[in-house]
Amino acid sequence: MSIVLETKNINKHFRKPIDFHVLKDISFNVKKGEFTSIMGKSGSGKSTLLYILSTMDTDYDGELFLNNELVTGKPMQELSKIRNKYIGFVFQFHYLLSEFSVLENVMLPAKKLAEKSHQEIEHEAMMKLKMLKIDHLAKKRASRISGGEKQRVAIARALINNPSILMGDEPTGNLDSYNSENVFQIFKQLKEEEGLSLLIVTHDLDFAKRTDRIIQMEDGRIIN
Ligand SMILES: Nc1ncnc2c1ncn2[C@@H]1O[C@H](COP(=O)(O)OP(=O)(O)OP(=O)(O)O)[C@@H](O)[C@H]1O
Repeated sequence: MSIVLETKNINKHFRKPIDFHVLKDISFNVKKGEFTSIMGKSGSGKSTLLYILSTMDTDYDGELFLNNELVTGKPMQELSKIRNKYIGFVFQFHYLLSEFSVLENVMLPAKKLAEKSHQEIEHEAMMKLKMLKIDHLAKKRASRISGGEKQRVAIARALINNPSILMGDEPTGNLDSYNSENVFQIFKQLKEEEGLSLLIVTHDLDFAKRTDRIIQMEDGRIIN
């Protein structure tokens, strides 16, 4: 099975106020269609790792590969393109633009990539909304929909450029159990029907237990 993401000996230090070795020799990979969760106590380094994996933090030692291409050391502008094209990201809070419509929010990352016409992007955005069963909300303002709906819009937005991997930092952390289950089922469907790889940081053991693999972190290390 092909490898979508791979790290080799990633180490990171926070230098201030004192030297703190926050990530220690992180080596692992995520295969195509694999649904992986990352668990670990608060402060074990999960968010710091995700920040590096999503190419947003470049201040680390070691190597990061996306689709077998070494991305470590690439210039910012190129990283930004790689990120837009290959990585979808869902946060605990949705970060939608509240004055924009649902459809406009979903279209934004594709507009940024500027590879397709407005019509094509709109069509694809509608397809994503349909897949997530929220196409009826397309014209609504993002501020006027419920929390669970907002998170589904955020997922649609993360998928608009057809990424190879969807990363999430506690994407269900702010949702009730009904909406958390809904998001889990969406992720499962994306894995099974689209072959999407998922890498999700979660504190929810019930969620993690149902993924293909749990990566357990402790004090900046992967311990399993
Ligand atoms: N900018 C920074 N400077 C110094 N230390 C930092 C900085 N950012 C985070 N840390 C520390 O690094 C460690 C790992 O933080 P991180 O946010 O990655 O943990 P986490 O596992 O995601 O925690 P949580 O589950 O609470 O989100 C923590 O001890 C944190 O205090």
